[in-house]
Amino acid sequence: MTATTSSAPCVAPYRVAVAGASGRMGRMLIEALRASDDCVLSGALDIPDSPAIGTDATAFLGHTSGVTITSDLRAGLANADVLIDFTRPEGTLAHLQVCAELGVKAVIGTTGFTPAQKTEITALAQRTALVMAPNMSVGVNVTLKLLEMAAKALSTGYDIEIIEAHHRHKVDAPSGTALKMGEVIADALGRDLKECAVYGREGVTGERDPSTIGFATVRGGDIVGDHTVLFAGTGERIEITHKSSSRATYAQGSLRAVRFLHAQKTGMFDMFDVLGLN
Ligand SMILES: NC(=O)C1=CN([C@@H]2O[C@H](COP(=O)(O)OP(=O)(O)OC[C@H]3O[C@@H](n4cnc5c(N)ncnc54)[C@H](OP(=O)(O)O)[C@@H]3O)[C@@H](O)[C@H]2O)C=CC1
Ligand SMILES: O=C(O)C1=N[C@H](C(=O)O)C[C@H](O)C1
Repeated sequence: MTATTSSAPCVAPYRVAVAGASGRMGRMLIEALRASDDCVLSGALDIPDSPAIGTDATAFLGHTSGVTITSDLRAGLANADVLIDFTRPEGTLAHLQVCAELGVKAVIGTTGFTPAQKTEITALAQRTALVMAPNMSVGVNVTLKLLEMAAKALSTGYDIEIIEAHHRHKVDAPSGTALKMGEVIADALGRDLKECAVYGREGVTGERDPSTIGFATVRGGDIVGDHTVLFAGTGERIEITHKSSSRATYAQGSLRAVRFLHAQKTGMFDMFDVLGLN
C-alpha cells in the first residue's frame, strides 16, 4: 500500500490504547501488553454502559496498572501512539474519527464492516496510519498465501467451499477471515466474490455451479476459530485448514502491527505489509 513515512516516528516503548478493553480480545491484548518489552498500555476504552467503566484495566489480572477504563474517547486516546480496536464496526468508526483528529494510529481487528464502512476507513487512512486485517495471526496470513497458490493451480475441475467454525458469542457470519479467504481465491481465479459467493444452501438447490465459491458457518461452545478451504475434484480433494487454539496469536500479531506502524505517518496497510508477505 502507498503511504507516507513519518518525520518523527514514536520510539519504544510504544504507547497503546485498547478499545473494547473488557472484551475477549481486549483482555487478551491487555495481558500481552503487560508482558511486552516494548509496548505499554496507555489507555483503555469501553462503551458507556459497560460495568468495566471506572475500573483498573488490569484488575482482571489481579494487578493495578493505573489505567482506568473510560468511555471518554479523547481521554482514553490522549497519551496513545496507537489504538488497537477489536470491538464492533460502529464503535471502530467512531474511534477512528477521533484517532484521525488526534493523529493516533490504529490497528483494526474488528470484522463485519459493510462496503460503505470500509470506504470510510480508507478515507480516514489519508489522515493517519492504519493496519486493518480480519485475522492478525501469522498462520492465517501464511494460509492466505497458500490458498492463492492452490487456487491458481486448481483453477478448473475443483469445487471450492470455505467452512468456518467459531464460538457461540460471535455476532458476524461468515467470519471476516472466511470472507478474506474467498476474496483471495476469487482474485486468484479472476472472479468477483460478490458475483460468485454462495452463503449456505437449503431445499432444492439444483446442481452445484462450478464457478461458485460456497461458504458454510458453524457456531458453538468456545471454538476460538477454525477455517477450512476445500478444493473438491473428481477422485480427490484437498483441504487447507487453519485452527486457532488461543487468542494470544491475534494479540501478538496486533503488537507486530503496532511496531510496524511506528515508521508510518498515513496510509492503509494489512498484515501482509506487516509480515512482509506482499
Ligand atoms: N482480526 C483478528 O485477528 C480478530 C478479530 N476479531 C474480531 O474482533 C471483534 C471483537 O471480538 P471479541 O473480542 O471476541 O468480542 P467481545 O464482544 O468479547 O468484545 C467486544 C468489546 O467491544 C465492546 N463494544 C461493543 N459494542 C461496541 C461499540 N459500539 N463501540 C465500542 N465498543 C463496543 C464490548 O463491550 P460490551 O461487552 O460492554 O458490549 C466489548 O468490550 C469482532 O469483530 C471479532 O470478529 C476477534 C478475534 C481476532
Ligand atoms: O470473532 C472471533 O472470535 C474471530 N473473528 C475473526 C474473524 O471474523 O475472522 C478472526 C478469528 O477467526 C476470530
